[in-house]
Amino acid sequence: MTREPWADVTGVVTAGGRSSRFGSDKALVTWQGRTLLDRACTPLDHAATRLIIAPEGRYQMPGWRVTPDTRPGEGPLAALEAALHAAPDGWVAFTGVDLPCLTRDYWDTLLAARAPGVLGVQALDGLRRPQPLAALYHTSLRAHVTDLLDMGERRLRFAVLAGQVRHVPGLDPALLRNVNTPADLPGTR
Ligand SMILES: Nc1nc2c(ncn2[C@@H]2O[C@H](COP(=O)(O)OP(=O)(O)OP(=O)(O)O)[C@@H](O)[C@H]2O)c(=O)[nH]1
Repeated sequence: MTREPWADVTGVVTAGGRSSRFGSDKALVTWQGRTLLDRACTPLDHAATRLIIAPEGRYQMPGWRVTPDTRPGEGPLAALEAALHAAPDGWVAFTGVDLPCLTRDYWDTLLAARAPGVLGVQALDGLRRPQPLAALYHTSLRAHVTDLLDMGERRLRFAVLAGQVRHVPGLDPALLRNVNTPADLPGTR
């Protein structure tokens, strides 16, 4: 089946972390034949703009532009700020290299949940907790996210106000496998 590209969507994979719990650069670990970076990027390949937030020169991915952090080492909320500023006006589909099981259908489901007045769309995991690291954010959140960071906030879950976020239940929790340590990737050497 041929599916339309996402015209107003920027795909973003943030990959600038320290991988201290994993012990080596997670993005470059191969799992089931593909690196985690490739596994995070591929489901977003149909986005009109594609950005990896990481130090310049650290990674190369055809069709993707590496954009540096505006606040290096400050975590995923700061990476989202860099992404919102680098993206054209519209929606940012934001994820990290440590979510290697997302699919194009996952992103299509979130994109279908956009609605007027909604600035963020997040899936609910198996315990019905919102997953902010595999979520949609509208670029009109730029000033809000910058204000949060300037006030010292670093938690990604506060990137969008409660009244402006839509939660999507019913997605397969296996899609949201989160890799922090080698034990989270059975079969990896
Ligand atoms: N661009 C950017 N990405 C980050 C930063 N910190 C974490 N990330 C990314 O955000 C996602 C979640 O990261 P974490 O697991 O919380 O942190 P980590 O640094 O990768 O790993 P630990 O050192 O084990 O905490 C991963 O995709 C990281 O690459 C940062 O400062 N800048």
